[in-house]
Amino acid sequence: MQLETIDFQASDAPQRFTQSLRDTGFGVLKNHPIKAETLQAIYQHWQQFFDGNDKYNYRYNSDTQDGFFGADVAETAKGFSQKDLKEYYHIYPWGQIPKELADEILAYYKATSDFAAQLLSWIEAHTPTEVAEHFSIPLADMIRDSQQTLLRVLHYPPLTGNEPAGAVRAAAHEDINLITILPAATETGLQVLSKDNQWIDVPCDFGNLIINIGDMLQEASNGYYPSTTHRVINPSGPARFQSRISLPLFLHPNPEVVLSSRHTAYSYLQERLKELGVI
Ligand SMILES: O=C(O)CCC(=O)C(=O)O
Ligand SMILES: [Fe+2]
Repeated sequence: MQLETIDFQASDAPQRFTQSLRDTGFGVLKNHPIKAETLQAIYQHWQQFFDGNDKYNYRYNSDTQDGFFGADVAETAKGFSQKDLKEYYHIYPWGQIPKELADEILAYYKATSDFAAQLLSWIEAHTPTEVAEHFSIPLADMIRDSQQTLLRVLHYPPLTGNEPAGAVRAAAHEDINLITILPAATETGLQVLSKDNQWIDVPCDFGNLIINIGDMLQEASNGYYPSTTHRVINPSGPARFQSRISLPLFLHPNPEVVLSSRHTAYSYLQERLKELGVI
């Protein structure tokens, strides 16, 4: 398996993108409307935020999950015992956001959520009727004005050499949500697990957008679209001394959206968060 990079402006982009998602759970886009300069500025501003101490004034609210999560409270992926080597900040438009960073990050949140709706329409248009007829509402409508969509700003600090044995930047996992939009990070390391159980590097040219299927779209499509396992490996060589910043936007449906005969988005999320020990 290989992941090809698809030109968003090409006339056959919608088909090729959807086919890539179907085959691999991932699609990589270049030449898309999210500007590289915007990402560069966001990465730079949040690197400064993580490097400073102000972050401790924004510790996350445990009931609403917005705000700063330090390395001491970082996630442990399902089935793993070590915490990931990362700290992160959860942005929701209604949540706490440092004032000086708010306008820029909220503009990104809005533009990328709108772009995601367009991609969901592409996906729906290229989904076989026998699969799409089970969508309870159009995919793009599932996320419309959703208050659940989460923008996570992630900082993977440089390695110190004192990391617990077996700890990695992000252990193998699947995303819970409908789709994820993940701009190429500041450093390499993202890998996806192929159908034949090989770890494949995701093309990470700066400016690329990586889109992946989450468990909720797998559920809504009755497995037609796979929620593919991915991870972020620890760097070796000089890259060990570099931070890595990444910015996944997890598109979450409105809670009442029916995903399948088994689940609404709400019941699905509760089940998964309980499994992870978050609630
Ligand atoms: O940092 C990355 O490139 C991926 C992060 C990720 O997979 C996640 O936070 O779910
Ligand atoms: Fe992920």
